[in-house]
Amino acid sequence: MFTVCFLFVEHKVIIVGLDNAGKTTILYQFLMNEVVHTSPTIGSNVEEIVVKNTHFLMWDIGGQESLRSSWNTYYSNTEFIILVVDSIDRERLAITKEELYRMLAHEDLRKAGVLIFANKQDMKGCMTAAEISKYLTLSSIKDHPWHIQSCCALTGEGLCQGLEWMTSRIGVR
Ligand SMILES: Nc1nc2c(ncn2[C@@H]2O[C@H](COP(=O)(O)OP(=O)(O)OP(=O)(O)O)[C@@H](O)[C@H]2O)c(=O)[nH]1
Ligand SMILES: [Mg+2]
Repeated sequence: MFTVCFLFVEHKVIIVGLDNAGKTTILYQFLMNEVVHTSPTIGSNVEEIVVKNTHFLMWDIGGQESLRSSWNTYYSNTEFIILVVDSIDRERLAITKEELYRMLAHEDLRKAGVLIFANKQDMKGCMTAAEISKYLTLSSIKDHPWHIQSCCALTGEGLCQGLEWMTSRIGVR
């Protein structure tokens, strides 16, 4: 008799964005295909998500203002940043933009790909992914691969497409 060891690489992902954007809701949709009841995250949640034999270790980090200064303690070895945007929250998109460019300038995230989820697409009057992309000037980002995906964490719509983009980027450098 012998034991077979299955070795796999785990890809580190951080899920960031302002408070109330839907980060924790997205993490548990990935894990369980369900909407869980959430309360504001203090600190982080971490779960392993497996997509077609690709293992992601996903860190969902609290987005309240007082917590944002500690996001950088999660950055080392990150392969993907998932930035979750509340598409109805027009007033705070400028803050998201600041946080995005601060992350992109960080040494520890120099090799990270960025997936932007334009979440809460079920809300009437929300911004489209195209509007968010324009406001965040995503087309100016040349030093990181990026992709924007509209989604609704409550129904799960769009989430798989986002994960597919991430898996398609693995091994591409
Ligand atoms: N209408 C709608 N509500 C959503 C959607 N996604 C999340 N929510 C709601 O938004 C609220 C905040 O969701 P969370 O997942 O807790 O937000 P978070 O980004 O983790 O917030 P912090 O932990 O404070 O950083 C909850 O009431 C969710 O049910 C969505 O796609 N549509
Ligand atoms: Mg949360």
